[in-house]
This record gives sequence, C-alpha cells and structure tokens, in this order.
Amino acid sequence: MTPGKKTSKNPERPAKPADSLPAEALSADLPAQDAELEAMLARAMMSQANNAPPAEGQRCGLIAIVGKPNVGKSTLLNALVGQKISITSRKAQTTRHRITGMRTVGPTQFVFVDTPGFQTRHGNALNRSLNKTVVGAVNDVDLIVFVVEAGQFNQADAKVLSLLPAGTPAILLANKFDLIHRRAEIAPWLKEMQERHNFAEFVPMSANSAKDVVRLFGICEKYLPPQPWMYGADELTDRSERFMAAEIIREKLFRLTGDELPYTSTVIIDKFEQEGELRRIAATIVVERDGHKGMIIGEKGEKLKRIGTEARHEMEALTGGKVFLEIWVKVRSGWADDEARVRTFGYE
Ligand SMILES: Nc1nc2c(ncn2[C@@H]2O[C@H](COP(=O)(O)OP(=O)(O)OP(=O)(O)O)[C@@H](O)[C@H]2O)c(=O)[nH]1
Repeated sequence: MTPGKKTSKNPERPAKPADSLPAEALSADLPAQDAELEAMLARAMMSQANNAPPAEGQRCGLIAIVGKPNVGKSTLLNALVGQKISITSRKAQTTRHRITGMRTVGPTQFVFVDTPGFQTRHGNALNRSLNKTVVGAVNDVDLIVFVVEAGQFNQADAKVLSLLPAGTPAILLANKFDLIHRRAEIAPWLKEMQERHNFAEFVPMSANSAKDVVRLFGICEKYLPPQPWMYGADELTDRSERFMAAEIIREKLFRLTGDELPYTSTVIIDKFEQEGELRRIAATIVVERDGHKGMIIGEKGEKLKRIGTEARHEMEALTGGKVFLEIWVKVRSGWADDEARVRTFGYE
C-alpha cells in the first residue's frame, strides 16, 4: 500500500500553534537573559498534547521524519507508533528503507514516514538509492519533522535541510535534549537555526521520553487535514513480516559486531514460510569481503549463533508464534557499488 498519493496539503495551515513555541519568537527578539530563555524552553517543554477530536470527523496526514544519520529518527518513529517497527543502533546508517508507521489517536490518524539518514559520504550505488528514498519522502507530505541533535548543526544536517520543499511546514525537532546540561547554550543555536529555515515550530525533546512523545502528537495534529483515514485503526506499519525479519537480523548484526564491520553488509530473506503459528525463515547475510565473513561468524560460530538467537527471540515476540531461523553468510564483493545488485537486494 502506498499512501503517498492519497494525501493533500493542509488547506488551513494554522498561523500560530497554541501549544508549542512559535518559531517567529526565535528569529525576532531572542531573549538575552537566561531566565527568559529558561521560561521559553519550559513553555515549549510543558505544552500538553491536544488530542481533542476535530469538530468534523476524521483527520489524517503524512508526516516525514528526516535528518542526518544517527540523530534518533527511528527511535522517534518507534516511540510514536508504540511498537518497534524501525531498527535502531548506535551505528549511523542503520535505516535503509522508507518505513511507514501509523498511529490512530481518537479521530486522527498520523502516518509517519521514517527515512534513511541522508548520506553525504561515499557516492556508491547503495547511498544513491538511500538518498533517493529521502528525497521522495519529503515531497507530498503534510508535515516534515526535521530532526537534529539539540545544539548541533553541521554540513550533513545542512544537506538534509536543503532538501526540504519551501511550501511544506517543517518542525525543528531538537532531539537528545536530555544530553544538554546548560540550556543557556541553546539560545544562540536556536537563533541560527531559525535564520537557516523558516521553521513552523521548535520542539526540544528526547525521543526516549514518553511524555515528550505524547506532546509531539498534539503539536503534529493540527497540520493534518480533515480527510478519511488511509489505514485501519489498529494498523501499525505497511511493512510485511518478511521485511521485518530481514530488518531484525540486520539490527542484531549491526549491534553485535564492532565498528570494524563496514555498513555495506545486508540481509536477504531466502525463505519465509508460515505453518499455523510457526514461521520457517532462511536468511543470508551478504558481506563484501572474506574478512567480514569471519567477523560475523566469530570464534566457533559464536557470534553468528548469538545474532540468530537474538533475532529469533525478537521475531517470536513480534509474531506471537514460534520461529525456526537459519542464517548463512555469503561474500559478494562490490555489491554496494553495483546498481543492479543493490536493486535485487531490495533497495529502491
Ligand atoms: N540520549 C539520547 N539518545 C537517543 C535519543 N534518541 C535516540 N537516541 C540514541 O541515538 C542512537 C541513534 O538512534 P537511531 O534512532 O538509530 O537514529 P537514526 O537517526 O534513525 O539513525 P540512521 O538509521 O543512521 O538514520 C541510538 O543509540 C539511540 O538510542 C534521545 O532522545 N536521547
């Protein structure tokens, strides 16, 4: 199911959101004193979710979550959806696909689109494909959530920002706010950010905080147009169990191997069969070099066994049934530079 075509731009964009910090406040007279800044941040942090039903029926819209690698986009999507549908790791470039996650709250359906972090290094075929996914996702949505790490902005952030279409409202989401200990340092950064783009709102938060996530729903809701829902009220993602299985294995692979394993390893599902509540899954981890294969298999096969066990447990929790999982490791040198291979491995 592709929701992209069903959306329409919000016809009545609110001029000034009531429950978050208006961006104009930042560009004009940014408070010089710490106390004022503290009050301003407190207001933005404290604003409550406003999930009151709209007067006339259903509301629904697409919200793209964009940002450079590792800023917390997938963590945010999972928190918003209320279930893990996008894999995360401490390594950058974990997300490789456009992943749609939905959450229906009262009469409003939020359709979130998580995207790969925009790649500015390595111009290989894999990265070109990832970037195409990001560019596709920011067009034709009702709202863009531009995620940065609070207090930071570099060339990689700038590249993503340059992709945002002018006519679509964008929220500046300053994530990992829990890591900011001196809030006063945020003031000049905020002012700079507002000069870079005409953000509709500024949301300082932590994707790890449930309270912050609830607040974000209220902030996003008013940008979604009144229109019928695109998905059922209980649906959480448009991705299949087969897709999720590959992603879960890739997450364990990324988490359980050191930084020495290059990000150009991928997972293909060779077999996915269901008999009642039992799933039989065979998967291949594809790497570029023999040395990488050894790293994944580990001494006496220990590492691969652990990847398999952790992936299986997570799949069993997700599906509620038993899973038999077999994983193989194969070397395909240069696959990430080969357009055709990148496509056969499931990248757009
Ligand atoms: N302290 C802190 N860490 C966070 C927060 N949000 C995410 N993280 C961590 O940041 C790391 C990256 O998170 P991801 O959600 O994988 O980031 P991403 O932007 O999806 O990364 P890519 O897949 O590379 O695009 C993980 O280790 C998260 O646990 C937050 O609010 N506070």
